[in-house]
Amino acid sequence: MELKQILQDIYTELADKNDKGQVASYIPELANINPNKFGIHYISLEGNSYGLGDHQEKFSCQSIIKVLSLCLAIKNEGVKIWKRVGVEPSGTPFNSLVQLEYEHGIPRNPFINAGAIVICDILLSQLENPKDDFLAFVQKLALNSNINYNPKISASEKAHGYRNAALINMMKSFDNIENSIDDVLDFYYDICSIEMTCEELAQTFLLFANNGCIPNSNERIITTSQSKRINAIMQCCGFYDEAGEFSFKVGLPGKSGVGGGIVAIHPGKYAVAVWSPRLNKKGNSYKGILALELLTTKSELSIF
Ligand SMILES: NC(=O)CC[C@H](N)C(=O)O
Repeated sequence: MELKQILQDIYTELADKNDKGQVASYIPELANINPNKFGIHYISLEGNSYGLGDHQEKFSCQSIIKVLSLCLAIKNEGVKIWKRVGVEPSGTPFNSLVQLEYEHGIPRNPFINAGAIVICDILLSQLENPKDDFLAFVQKLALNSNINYNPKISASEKAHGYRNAALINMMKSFDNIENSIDDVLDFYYDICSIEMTCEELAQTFLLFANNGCIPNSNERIITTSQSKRINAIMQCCGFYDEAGEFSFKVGLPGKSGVGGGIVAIHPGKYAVAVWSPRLNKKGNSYKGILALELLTTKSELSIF
């Protein structure tokens, strides 16, 4: 069946589906979103691009952006970063504190909050103007200058970020944070607040399907090996304590965010992004996972 038709079928099938999820409300500004939004966008390396529903409406990327901050840190500093953060699945919620003390302030992976905060610390030390430089990097990958921070969302998260403050203080006590705690957290909240549409996300993530090169401009951003490793981390750690389930159901490397977005990649073939704000208990989009499970099942295009 044609991809376009498959997307249409998924859209129709999920429209009537009772959504059991809840919109994230621990960041108050995120709770203002219409919970019934739903969009999906697929782009292949051959240039086929199809989307449906609210696929051209911007939403809060949240943890999805952690793939791009990791990408920039790896590009600038290579393997050195692995002294400060691991690559193992955590099996714990994204904001868990428990493991961090046992493991002496070295986060399990760069996609749980603690790990992403360490990556922000690394970027603060690397970049001259972290906020401008990071946004410019994202815009370059997206081939689109109409991508921005949302200051309302970052301020809202900052005002309620007790757990992230606890995580970074714990890591500082283990000497795994170099910069000031406030500077690192501000940068972390800023990058999480970046907004993109499903179409923009799929376009941006195509580089991970293309061995580290932006497909349209053919500009190499990271090496093939670095791209492989980022995909491996998405596969094992992209969904916190639901990473195994996502692999089992969808069979693609991917990354979720509490804004309700998920992006997934088929190396050598395509990138797809989906958005539905109601989250399951693990903090991942309920309908988003269903949509991707249907996509790889109906198209038989998964990596397994
Ligand atoms: N899973 C997520 O998307 C979490 C990101 C969010 N900014 C937080 O720190 O809690």
